Amino acid sequence: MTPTLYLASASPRRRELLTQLGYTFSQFAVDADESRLPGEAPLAYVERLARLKATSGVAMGYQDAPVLGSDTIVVLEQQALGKPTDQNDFIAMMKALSGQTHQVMTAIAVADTKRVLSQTVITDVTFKPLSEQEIEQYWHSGEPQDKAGGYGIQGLGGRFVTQLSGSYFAVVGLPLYETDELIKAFMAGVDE
Ligand SMILES: Cc1cn([C@H]2C[C@H](O)[C@@H](COP(=O)(O)OP(=O)(O)OP(=O)(O)O)O2)c(=O)[nH]c1=O
Repeated sequence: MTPTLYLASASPRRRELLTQLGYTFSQFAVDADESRLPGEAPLAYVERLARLKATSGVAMGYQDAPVLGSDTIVVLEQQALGKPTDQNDFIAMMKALSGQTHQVMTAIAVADTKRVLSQTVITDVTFKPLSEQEIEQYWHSGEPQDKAGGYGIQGLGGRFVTQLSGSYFAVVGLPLYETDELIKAFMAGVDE
């Protein structure tokens, strides 16, 4: 059966979230170059990556249905934090996030051979002050390694969050409401 949509992502979290929306879709991974351009602002960066993942999927030959790509970054005082490269990088990230409010930016993009539509959702997340012991223990849980900003709000990292303003689902990887609206707009042929 031909899917109505492709998900250009290796993320099991994005698969679960897209499943929640009720679409019939197939998932595949894209190998996009995720490096940031010199001087590129976080908002421009995250949106470019989502568009790149979607259009790379189309270029790989997934052309019988629209392709959805997405990217999530954590931004603290205009600095984008990606996935921690090692334990020291992670400790520095957690110390910076401790007791502060940061932004989680998740961009979504839908593409086919002719068009690309995209949107970015920004959510404010506040962390409680973290002790060195909590940071160390969290690293050894294995949860931070593959996550932007080094934490997962849907897992043990949820204990650190004192406030959230925006979309919880966007922080996990895919904003449900906005993704559904974007896909529907794309399929209806509406330009944003
Ligand atoms: C902040 C935060 C991030 N994340 C995740 C969402 C994303 O999957 C990941 C950010 O990395 P991304 O590069 O956006 O995505 P990915 O590498 O997991 O998957 P793909 O590029 O193939 O689509 O961090 C959480 O799961 N919980 C959180 O609270």
